[in-house]
Amino acid sequence: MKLSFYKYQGTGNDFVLIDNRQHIFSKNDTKLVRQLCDRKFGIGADGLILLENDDAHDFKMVYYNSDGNESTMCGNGGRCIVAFANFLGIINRETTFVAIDGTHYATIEGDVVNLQMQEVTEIETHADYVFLDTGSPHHVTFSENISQIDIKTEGAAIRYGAPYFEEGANVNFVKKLSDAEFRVRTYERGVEDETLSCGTGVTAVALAMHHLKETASTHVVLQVEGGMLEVSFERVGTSYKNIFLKGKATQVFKGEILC
Ligand SMILES: N[C@H](CCC[C@H](N)C(=O)O)C(=O)O
Repeated sequence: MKLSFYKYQGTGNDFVLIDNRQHIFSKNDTKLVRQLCDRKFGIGADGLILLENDDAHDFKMVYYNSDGNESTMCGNGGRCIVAFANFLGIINRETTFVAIDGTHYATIEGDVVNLQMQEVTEIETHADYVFLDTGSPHHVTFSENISQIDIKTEGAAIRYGAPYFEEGANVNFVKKLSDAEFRVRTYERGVEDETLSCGTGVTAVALAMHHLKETASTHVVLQVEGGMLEVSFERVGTSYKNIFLKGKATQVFKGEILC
């Protein structure tokens, strides 16, 4: 079978996107998703995203990690599917779509997508890390030697260790650059390696830094391996609302693959 796909990337987090409005893709085929994401035997990507019709929203997003399993929300993937929907002519400059963690409002201007993330009402503060869920689960910890860390080894140890074990969490290492700017490197669950950026991850870092009073700003810049992302938010009581993840999302190529 010939499968048409588009390749997108959002600050280096890269995805295979498929227009699945006609339900052409076999959604439970873990082996196929893994094969398509394989960087040697397939297209190569951190994840695969299906765009589908939805009765009550402009479209529906279904997200799979490169291990082939459907997973929780992908912030950079959310930015890429908004750019894809705009490219397909499904939306113009703004949209409301539905994903596994609920509905998301977003705007697009040129190649910059501003994506609203789910509200965050709980942040667990521990001695040397913070845990919160921004649509996906995130462990956030400081690292002074962030350039030298062996992310794959150190990230995997945390991701598979207590209290996460098999279900796991994404692991973000942070270094403060200035009052409202931080550098982030992320080990992603389901990719089981470092990715060049993680959208729900930088969102978690921005909120964690504000929660820990490392910044007083409600607009934070995150420098990631694949570029720069911005996160803005409002603190309402002990919750975070009106959270937006902003950055570039671009189409790299269109292709067909035999599978
Ligand atoms: N690997 C994540 C999902 C993708 C998150 C990341 N790509 C993003 O941009 O938020 C997980 O299984 O929790």
